[in-house]
Amino acid sequence: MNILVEDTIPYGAEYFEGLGKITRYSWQSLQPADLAHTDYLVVRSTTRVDATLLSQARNLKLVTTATAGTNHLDKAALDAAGVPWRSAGGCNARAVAEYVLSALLQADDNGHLSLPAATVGIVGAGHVGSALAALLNCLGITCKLCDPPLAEQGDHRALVSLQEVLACDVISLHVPYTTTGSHPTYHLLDATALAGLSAHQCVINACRGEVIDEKALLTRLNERDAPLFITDVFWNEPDIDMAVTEAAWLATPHIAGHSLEGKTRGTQMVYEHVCEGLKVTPTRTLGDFLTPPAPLHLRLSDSQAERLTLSDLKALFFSVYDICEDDRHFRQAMAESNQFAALRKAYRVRRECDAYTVIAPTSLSSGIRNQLACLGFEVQFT
Ligand SMILES: NC(=O)c1ccc[n+]([C@@H]2O[C@H](COP(=O)([O-])OP(=O)(O)OC[C@H]3O[C@@H](n4cnc5c(N)ncnc54)[C@H](O)[C@@H]3O)[C@@H](O)[C@H]2O)c1
Ligand SMILES: O=C(O)[C@H](O)[C@H](O)COP(=O)(O)O
Repeated sequence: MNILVEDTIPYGAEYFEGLGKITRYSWQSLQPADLAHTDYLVVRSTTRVDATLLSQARNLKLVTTATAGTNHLDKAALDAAGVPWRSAGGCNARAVAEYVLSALLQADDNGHLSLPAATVGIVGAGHVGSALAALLNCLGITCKLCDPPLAEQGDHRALVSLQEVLACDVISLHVPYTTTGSHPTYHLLDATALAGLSAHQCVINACRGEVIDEKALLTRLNERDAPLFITDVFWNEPDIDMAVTEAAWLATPHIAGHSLEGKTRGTQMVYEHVCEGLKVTPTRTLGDFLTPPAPLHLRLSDSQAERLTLSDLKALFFSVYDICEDDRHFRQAMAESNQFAALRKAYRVRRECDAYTVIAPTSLSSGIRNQLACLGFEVQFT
C-alpha cells in the first residue's frame, strides 16, 4: 500500500509506520504524477485536492484530511473520480475554544469589554461552537448559539437567529466555508451586517476568511465607530492582505487550532481512517506521542472564594495560552519576511488546558476546584 502523508502532519511517519510504503511530501510540492500509484492520500488544509491533482490517480482509495475544515477538498472532483474522502471534525475544537477565550480575556484586560457582563454570540454550533459554549459556561459567561442547519435537523438546544447573534457584545464565527446549499456562509458577514455593528461590539473570526466580506470589513474597520476585530483567518491565504491585520486589534496566522493536542488528534483520526480502509485494528494512541508539560502552580488572591476571580483566571489562563504572544510574533515576522505559510508551519508548541496539572493549595474551595476541572485541568494539592 502506498500512503502519501503531508509533512505538516505531526507524528505522521510514526503513526503510519508499518501500514505500507509511507512517503512524506511537502504541501508545496505535490504533483498529479505523485498520485499515480498512491492508495491513501493524507493531507492538511494547505493541500488543495482538485480535478488536476486527481487526474493521474489510478488506485486512490481515500483522501483524508487531518483538519476540521474541508473547503480545500473539491468534493465534486472527488465524487467524479470515485474517491471517498474523510475529515477530522472536532480534532481541534478545544484549541479554537481556548484561542477565543484568550482573546476575550485580553479584550477584558484591555478595557474593550466587560467579560463577566458580556453575551457571546456563537455562529455555528458544531464541534468548535459547542466547545466554546462549554468553556464559557464553566466561567458563567452567557452564550447564544446560531446554527440554522442544526435547527432544521431538530437540534435540542435553544438556537437563535443570526440577527439575534449580531446584537450580542461578542460575535464569534465557527462555520465551514460554503458557497452552496440552503445556508451558504460565503460573506455571511457582508457590508449590511457589518454596518449594523457598533463600537461596543467585538467580532472574532477563527473559521475561514471568506465568511466575512473582507473588502467591506476593511472599509468598516476604518470608520470611527468600528467594532473591535480579532482574526485568525484571511481571505486568499497564504497571500493575505496585510491591511486586514493592521485594522484588526489582534491578528494571528491561522493557528487557532494548532495546539499540539489539536494537531495530533487530527493525525490520530486520519490514521484511524486509513486503518479502517486497510481493515487493520489501530494500535497507536495520542498517549504514545504526547508527554505532559510541566505542572502549573496556582497562585490565588483568595483560594477560599467560590469562584476564580477574573484576575486569577487571567493569570492562570495566559500561562496556558496568551493570544497576544502570537499576535506580536505574527506582526513582527510578517514585517520582516512576509512568509505567512512558513510562519504557520513553524508554529510553536502550544498545549491545551487538559494537558496540564495544576498544583493548588489544600485550602482550595470546592467551587474553584470544580471550576478548574470544568476548564479541563487536573488538580493536585501541595
Ligand atoms: N482557525 C482554525 O485553526 C480552525 C480550526 C478548526 C476549525 N476551523 C474552521 O471552523 C469551521 C467549524 O469547525 P467545526 O469543527 O466546528 O465544524 P462543524 O462541522 O463541527 O460545525 C460547523 C457548524 O456550522 C453550522 N453551519 C453551517 N452553515 C451555517 C450557517 N450559514 N450559519 C450558522 N451555522 C452554520 C453547521 O450546521 C455546523 O453545526 C471549520 O469548517 C473550519 O473551517 C478553523
Ligand atoms: O480546519 C481546520 O482544522 C483548521 O483550520 C486547521 O488549523 C488548518 O490547519 P492547517 O492544515 O492549515 O495547518
